[in-house]
Amino acid sequence: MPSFSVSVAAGIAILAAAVYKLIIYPAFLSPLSKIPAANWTVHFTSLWINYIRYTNVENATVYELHKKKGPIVRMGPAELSVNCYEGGLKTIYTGGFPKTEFYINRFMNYGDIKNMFCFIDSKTHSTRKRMLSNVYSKSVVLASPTARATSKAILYDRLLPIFQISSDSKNAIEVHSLDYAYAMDTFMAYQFGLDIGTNFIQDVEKRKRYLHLFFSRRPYLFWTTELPKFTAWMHRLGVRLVPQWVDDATVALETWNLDVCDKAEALLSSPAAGSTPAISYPAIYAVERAKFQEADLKLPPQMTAKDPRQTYPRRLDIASDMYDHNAAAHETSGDTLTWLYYEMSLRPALQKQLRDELLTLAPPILFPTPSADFELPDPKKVDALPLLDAILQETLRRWVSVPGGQPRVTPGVCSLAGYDGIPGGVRVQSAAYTLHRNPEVFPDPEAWKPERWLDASVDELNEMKRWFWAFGSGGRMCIGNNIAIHSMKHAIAGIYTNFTTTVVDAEGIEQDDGFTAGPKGNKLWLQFHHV
Ligand code: HEM
Repeated sequence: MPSFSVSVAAGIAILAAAVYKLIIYPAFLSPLSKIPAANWTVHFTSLWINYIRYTNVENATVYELHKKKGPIVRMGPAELSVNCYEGGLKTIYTGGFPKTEFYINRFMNYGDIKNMFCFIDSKTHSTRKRMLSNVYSKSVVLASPTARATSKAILYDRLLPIFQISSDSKNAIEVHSLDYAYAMDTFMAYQFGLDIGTNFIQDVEKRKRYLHLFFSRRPYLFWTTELPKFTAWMHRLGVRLVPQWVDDATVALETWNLDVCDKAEALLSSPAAGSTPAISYPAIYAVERAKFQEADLKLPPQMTAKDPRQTYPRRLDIASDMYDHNAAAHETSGDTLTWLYYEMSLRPALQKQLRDELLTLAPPILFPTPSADFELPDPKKVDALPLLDAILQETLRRWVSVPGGQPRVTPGVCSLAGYDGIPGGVRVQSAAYTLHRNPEVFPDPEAWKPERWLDASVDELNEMKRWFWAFGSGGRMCIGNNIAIHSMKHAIAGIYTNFTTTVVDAEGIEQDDGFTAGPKGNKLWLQFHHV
């Protein structure tokens, strides 16, 4: 039996070690302790940052902190927020720091099927990204017969007639939900072809059901994304932090996406696949399917999936990517379009200026079509219009639809924003919301000013491009930016060639908080007037 004094000594030693590890080292000796802290608690605990995330005020809070404390702020015992280019974006994102579990927790589909967005291992990620980078590249998108044919059909048969009705009837339209529908329809038409893709513009009931299933889960994502182990323990103890209906909604969305993929698979497996017209061709699905077939030929048979759900090769791997992509497409582009129409609707003179530019297209995107054999103008010409480009660019800056932190982890000891010796395993992240509000790069940052992109000197423009982060940067930069820009520019061009818009109700137009975030009010009512 140890004597009383030995037990006391052991107790004191354990207590001293705990005090050193949990208080003295993190607060005074760790290299992270030299970095300005959000508040005194963050040296010891993640409670504060989790509370900020849970209450959905992270972007606004991080922005205020950087204004007060400079380009790097400690947000937790092993977490930093970084807001600079040199020693920040360049080191972390162009330098290829790996993604964190955040992405797996939030973006993995079908239970355990990862996709390009959430792979952490860089080799697996780059192999997958290489499969699709060509079909999403600017040159391929702008030359794609499928993108061109489907854009025309969606603009002329679905979207523009709705605005014509608003103009004729003098009834305002709620455009926000319609913007999600347009973004989804154009993206899925490229992904799966017009016939298999959605028609959410016209099928309002299906659209509402999809958007309800998709967005109603949002308030619960904090638990599964940031505290997945705690959430699972609580579930085992009988406390559901995430209600059953949230899981059911996820399954319903995944099942819907799988059904769409199965249709594309049936089309491409049929003997008539080769004669599918461009407008019906599942351009993205077909590429990933072909790349997997090519890669799988090189694998021994036991390496190919044995999951009973894989009723044809790579069914779930492809579906996980396809689901991730169409989800990414409708939300981000839909939100962007809503804010763009809002800003334009406040500026009749700018609408006129844009219309004059759009009328220089040969042919202009006139509605109704002037002739039966009308074709859309060359997409390269649409893409190159300077004012249209500046208007979209400024919307993506001021109203960035992925405003939240993009977490990465330090791969080893490194320096960030002038601080050395930052150890490996620290969560580091930058956020476009704050980067886009740097007044030295974007003077008067809260103002929506497309002209800043047109009037800037070469040096100013280069600096603005370095800080512009709507699509992220580096190896994990958005793969869908070109198809998104193609889709959005065609909608804007179609509308402002033919209509003027005025705001009827913009209550709640201000941006919500979150990793992705749309207008708080989830609506925008506009009146369209045919010119
Ligand atoms: C306005 C439209 C869009 C915006 C603003 C946007 C924004 C972003 C951002 C900021 C990232 C980096 C996220 C991070 O690392 O945390 C990203 C990545 C990604 N985006 Fe987009 N996106 C848009 C449209 C699309 C579309 C249409 C697709 C469809 C393919 C897409 C697919 C992806 C994928 C797969 C990644 C992950 C890339 C990788 O990990 O290598 N996005 N996007």
